Amino acid sequence: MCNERSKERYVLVLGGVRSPVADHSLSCSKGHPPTRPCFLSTTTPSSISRPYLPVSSLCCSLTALHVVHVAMTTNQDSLDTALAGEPAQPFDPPGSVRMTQELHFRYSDDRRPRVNQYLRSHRVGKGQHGEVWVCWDLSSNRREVAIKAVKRNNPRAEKMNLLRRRNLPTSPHTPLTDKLGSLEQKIRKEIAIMKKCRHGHIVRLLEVIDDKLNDRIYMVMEYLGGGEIKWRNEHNQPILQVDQCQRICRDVILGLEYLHYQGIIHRDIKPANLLWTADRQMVKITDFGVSHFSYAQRLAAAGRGQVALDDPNDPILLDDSDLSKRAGTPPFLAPEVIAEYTSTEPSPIISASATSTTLHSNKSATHINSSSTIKGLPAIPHRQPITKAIDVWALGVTLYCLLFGHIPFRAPDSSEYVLYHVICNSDWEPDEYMGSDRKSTGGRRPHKSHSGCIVMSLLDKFLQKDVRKRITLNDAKRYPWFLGDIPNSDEWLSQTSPSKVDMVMVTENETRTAMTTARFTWGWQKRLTNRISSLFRTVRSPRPSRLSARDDDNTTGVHSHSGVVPVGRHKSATARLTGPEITEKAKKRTVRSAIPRDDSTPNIDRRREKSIERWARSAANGSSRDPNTNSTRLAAGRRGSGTPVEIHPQYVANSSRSTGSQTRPSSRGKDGSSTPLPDDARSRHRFSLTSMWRHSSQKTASQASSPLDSSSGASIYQEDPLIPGPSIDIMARRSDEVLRHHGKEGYSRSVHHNHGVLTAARRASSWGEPMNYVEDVTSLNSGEQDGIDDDAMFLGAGGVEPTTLVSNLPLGLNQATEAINHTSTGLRHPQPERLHLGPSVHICCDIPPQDSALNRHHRSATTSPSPLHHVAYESDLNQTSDEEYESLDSDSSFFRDTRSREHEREVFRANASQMYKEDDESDEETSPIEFKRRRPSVSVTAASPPPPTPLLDLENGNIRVAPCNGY
Ligand SMILES: Nc1ncnc2c1ncn2[C@@H]1O[C@H](COP(=O)(O)OP(=O)(O)OP(=O)(O)O)[C@@H](O)[C@H]1O
Repeated sequence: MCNERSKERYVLVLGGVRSPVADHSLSCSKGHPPTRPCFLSTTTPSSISRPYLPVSSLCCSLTALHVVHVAMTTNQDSLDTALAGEPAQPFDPPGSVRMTQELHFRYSDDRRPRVNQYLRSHRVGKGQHGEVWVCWDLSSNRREVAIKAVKRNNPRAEKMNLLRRRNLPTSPHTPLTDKLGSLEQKIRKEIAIMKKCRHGHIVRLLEVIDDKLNDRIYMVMEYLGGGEIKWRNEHNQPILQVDQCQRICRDVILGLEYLHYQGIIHRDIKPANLLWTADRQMVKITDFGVSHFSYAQRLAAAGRGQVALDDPNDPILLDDSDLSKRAGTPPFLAPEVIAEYTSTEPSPIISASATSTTLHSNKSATHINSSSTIKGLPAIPHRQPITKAIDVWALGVTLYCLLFGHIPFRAPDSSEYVLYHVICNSDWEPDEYMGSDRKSTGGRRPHKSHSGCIVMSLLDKFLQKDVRKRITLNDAKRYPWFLGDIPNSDEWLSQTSPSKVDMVMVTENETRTAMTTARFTWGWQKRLTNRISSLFRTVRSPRPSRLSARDDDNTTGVHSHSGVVPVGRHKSATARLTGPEITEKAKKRTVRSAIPRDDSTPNIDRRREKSIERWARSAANGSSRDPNTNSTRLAAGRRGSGTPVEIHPQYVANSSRSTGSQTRPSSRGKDGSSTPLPDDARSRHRFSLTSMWRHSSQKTASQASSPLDSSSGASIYQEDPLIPGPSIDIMARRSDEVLRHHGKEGYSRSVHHNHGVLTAARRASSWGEPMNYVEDVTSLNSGEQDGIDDDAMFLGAGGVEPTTLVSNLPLGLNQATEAINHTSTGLRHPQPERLHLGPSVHICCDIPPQDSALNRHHRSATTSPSPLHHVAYESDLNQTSDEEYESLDSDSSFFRDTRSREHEREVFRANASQMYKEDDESDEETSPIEFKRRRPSVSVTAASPPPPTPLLDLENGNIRVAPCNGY
């Protein structure tokens, strides 16, 4: 056939089967021999609406029905012959991704829509968030490109996401993109990740057209004419031959290996995200919508010094927390992603191949220990790390699909809950035959001599539930099945090594322009980057046992668990500060960090979001100090697990900032002198706190947990190589989703605030703001140097209901109050009565008379259900009203004796006010609205002192809670 206009000639290849347009049946009526392949990507007549060329443009008088019919009946072998002399040209245009910020939309002469130089042809796909169109690039000889048009904000998609959070998706093949933030966030990430990729098995991103005046973002990609891999027919029978499956799998391994080398975990590997090139010689990976970039992993993969210049200052890529969120397509999710479904008991289990709705009890499961699975599967750890191995698992599921035409783990009635149980607890079973050529599998564990053994054993290695036993891509690539048809396998292995592929260097400028920043300025991006960088530095701290002599560069590097990795990013950050381009602002910041802060300074008040939970936690620490280990044991830290969590004295000292010392560095001495912490000490401590934040209607006060209660997902833990402690996976989660639902003025404003995420989330929870759905809230860690509020670190962003902390405080309020006077930690809390109070609960307690600081600040408070509600305080008789106002506006100021350091305060004010002036000017623009609304909500009254009757029974540890009757 030939194109009437261009006179090009084509071969039609249809469906998942290579099918030549046989000369006698489908050759051009004008006698043109077939020369160039042309593909229709599906086998159904309806798919004819997305042909490679409009059927009407072909000179042959074929109807769509003819094409499909002929294709289905054509012998595929003849196509191989027809295509034999046409080696695929690798698509690798030079240059990096072009970022275009202007969009011109017009119509061509033939009324085709045109976006800039791209003339629209036909639609090839429709995803969850956008459509993909084939377009001709008029500036490049009408080269075909695929343009994905995604709506910046898609209210419908957002709504669906919200719904999906409540009700699990009905289709098992719908990717779980919940909890991944807004749509724009998702696109940003996808673009930033695709910009990094330049590999033969990864779909190439060519240009991003992102005009902020337009509600759509256009991603111009290389066009994969073969479409997505079709792997089964309507009878769930495989339509690919075993050899084809092998080649596809090998291609994906190479692509994935490259991705992992770049620090990218795809997280949604499945046949639909694998696209054929037009000649169907190659498969490429696409759809990075839920992918994850891990800078630490990239460093680990690349090795020291390799990426020192590559400083992906892209905040969107530096957020490691979303790895702990579930993303992907349910049947392809690895067990470690859905670990909570792992059966701990030999309970009724569903077979992996169950097709009926009947659950059957697996009797053989009785001999298996508590953390194991059925059918003799070996015991697997209950909590496994989520790593790049999830892609290997998904590849195993994909290979199974290609071979057998159905998914390996199935649930009756498409129940996602059951499906997850099956994935976690059941073994897979092969069919008797695999591939469309029906080769015998030999069963689940065939004899070595059986031809199916090599495939089954590979599947077995891919689908290992234990991450440690799962095959790595490096080993998989060397598997005999893949090397079998490669003439010079050694050379092939060396040529395809990802280390041979140049690292794509992404300059700061490039990442800055990853997308048009319509809502915030670069200054905020940079700050956010600094914040997240500091989290990184702390979370991914080095293990001294593996440190080499060269690794003592202030230990501020990013390290992964796989070994020592270089510190390129932080080195370069340091270099920026000392280099010629150092700015005045940076200088000021540097100086500022050395200046002790004063809580009473209004600006500092803003930055410090101290709260009662933190104090309570610190107090609890102080009361259980362990002199032997020189660390403070938070006995209730992992309640339920029975494993105490240790907190290093550094953080106890750190916490004392709120009560006694004024210094920011945690090592401040009693005399008030600031002693910088040794750098290695700083980096050794890794904290993460995860709290479940539930709506009060979903959890009563008595059921709800404090941040100390691990049974509800709250945990605090530390990994310190020097202090023996539990090794717990860090589950850092973001609270920005929560803010999205609380920040009435817009998510993007608060999320980019310095402490917006942590602060506002905590505030929101403290206010008892109604929640629409269950959400996770987490603080990340301390970041003393970069200004991360270490109070927030302790508090976990307040991820608890205000009504819960007192009742769940493991040590009880009385013990906590005792801890006030614990001189060894220096913790003092003048207002134990302010421990989280519910909107309708008023707790009063006796103030120890010996503490003058406490007596000066008699007050009680109720937390309101909203920031606009009234918050009442009793007066501090010695304060001026202005001071009261500023002080009361910050919860934190009440942790200290404000009167005893008037002189110091004056000095600090002079320095610090000037220091923060500049910041505040910019803060104005993006401060969370909560601050502005909250001020008028605070009223200072000269109310009568609290009831003289002590309601706190210090001896018995009981707290008497009385209904609030006045405040
Ligand atoms: N570069 C390309 N060349 C050819 N076809 C493509 C290309 N990119 C995408 N498609 C087609 O468009 C479909 C949708 O694309 P894509 O999966 O990227 O969209 P999406 O919105 O991310 O979808 P989802 O998130 O639901 O998976 C794909 O299934 C594929 O068939």
